[in-house]
Amino acid sequence: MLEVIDVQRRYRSGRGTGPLTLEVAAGEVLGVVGPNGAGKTTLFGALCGADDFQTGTVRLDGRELGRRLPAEACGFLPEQSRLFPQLTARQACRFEAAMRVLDLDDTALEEQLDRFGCADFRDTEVRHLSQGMTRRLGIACAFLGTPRVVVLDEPLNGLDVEGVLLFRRALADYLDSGGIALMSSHILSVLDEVCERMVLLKDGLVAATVDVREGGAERAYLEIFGH
Ligand SMILES: Nc1ncnc2c1ncn2[C@@H]1O[C@H](COP(=O)(O)OP(=O)(O)OP(=O)(O)O)[C@@H](O)[C@H]1O
Repeated sequence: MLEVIDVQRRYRSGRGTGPLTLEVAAGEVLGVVGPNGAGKTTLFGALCGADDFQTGTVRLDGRELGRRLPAEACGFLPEQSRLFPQLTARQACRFEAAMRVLDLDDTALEEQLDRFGCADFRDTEVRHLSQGMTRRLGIACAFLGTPRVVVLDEPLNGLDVEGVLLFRRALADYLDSGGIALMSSHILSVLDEVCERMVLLKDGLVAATVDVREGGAERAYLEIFGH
């Protein structure tokens, strides 16, 4: 289980996220939803080490980890790609493995590229990839080595139909193996399909935690935010 306890990351303006507390069970995707500026990206970035929480604790399977997930425990797909443009797809995968201290040989990296439909462009530099190809590669990197936690910020952005199907299959396999996922999406029907619970963020705080099975993500969202 992942427990994110009383974490906060506020900018000088007072905007940002927290204090907030979340729990995600093994085999679960927690949906994280909110209007633009609600604090999803700030939360995900600090949780995965791209930034820092100023307060709070992260606990994983009962272990206190301080204020962030260690790199080896967390696959992160940020909303904006952080893949280096001058690396090829294969090099980007290798770089991700090195960053997360994963002991994976070339065969494992090739298999990962294959699995996410990236094999045809394995030797192409990221700067020459389409948006959808870049997204597939980002997802392949996030799931590399089957980390204990994956954090997925708008994972479907830019994907084509095949990419969506590959993603959904990979997420289902990951959850079957006991993985823990946090996922944001502006497309609420996607959360209906993959989540049991969803948190609604408003001004960086948890406005509600909703059981998505009881009536759907869209109804819950409308109840909290109106329109
Ligand atoms: N680096 C930063 N410096 C100062 N303020 C920031 C910074 N990054 C984000 N913010 C502010 O913090 C708030 C939360 O932003 P954040 O990007 O986390 O929201 P979000 O929920 O991901 O939004 P979106 O759905 O538009 O991606 C916003 O008001 C934003 O303007």
